[in-house]
Amino acid sequence: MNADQLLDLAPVIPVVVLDDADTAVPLARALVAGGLPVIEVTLRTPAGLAAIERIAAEVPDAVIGAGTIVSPEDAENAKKAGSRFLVSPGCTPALREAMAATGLPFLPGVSSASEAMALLEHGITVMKFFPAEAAGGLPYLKALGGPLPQIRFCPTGGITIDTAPRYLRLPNVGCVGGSWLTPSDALRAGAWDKIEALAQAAAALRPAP
Ligand SMILES: O=C(O)C(=O)C[C@H](O)[C@H](O)COP(=O)(O)O
Repeated sequence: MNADQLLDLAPVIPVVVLDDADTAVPLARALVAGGLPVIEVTLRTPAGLAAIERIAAEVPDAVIGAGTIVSPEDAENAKKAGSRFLVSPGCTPALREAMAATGLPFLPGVSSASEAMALLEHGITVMKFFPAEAAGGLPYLKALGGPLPQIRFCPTGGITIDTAPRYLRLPNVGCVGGSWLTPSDALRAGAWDKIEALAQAAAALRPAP
């Protein structure tokens, strides 16, 4: 699987922040059951790596990846834990090289034309647009598509079930990311049925190819 194909697996990538690795497996099962197999667990919390390991081992239908990759060590640790893709909020030359060295598909974060062009110089054409809403949202992405139509984005940051469809209609958007699928109160309460329903609504935004 390459990064382009990753964007085509589902219309929405749930971005998950987990405080307790014990919730990882039931959560991933709920998302997969709802129709969202691609899951990004962030490394923002100490439980992140263990959560990725558990999902990789116990939920074979999930395509598990790691988010908040901000250092070369994060990229290596995420691969060792079983991640099948990597996502970073921004990118530097060192981080780009480290993510590429894992051999995994990765979505480096950008929020400007210059950042996107710096990655293009290295043959990277699939990126995360972050923080999507704060960095200019839909009009900004639409404008980037004029001079840089060869780039496909996964916009993430401030996107909701209501705004996602407009992003998904842009020709340079493959899928969107968001944390709205996994509200922290539902996670704490173990409300997997609620999370499955949120996933189902998101999966229906665009039929799987
Ligand atoms: O942790 C990371 O690596 C990030 O890049 C940030 C996340 O992608 C966004 O925080 C998700 O955005 P929301 O849907 O607005 O919550």
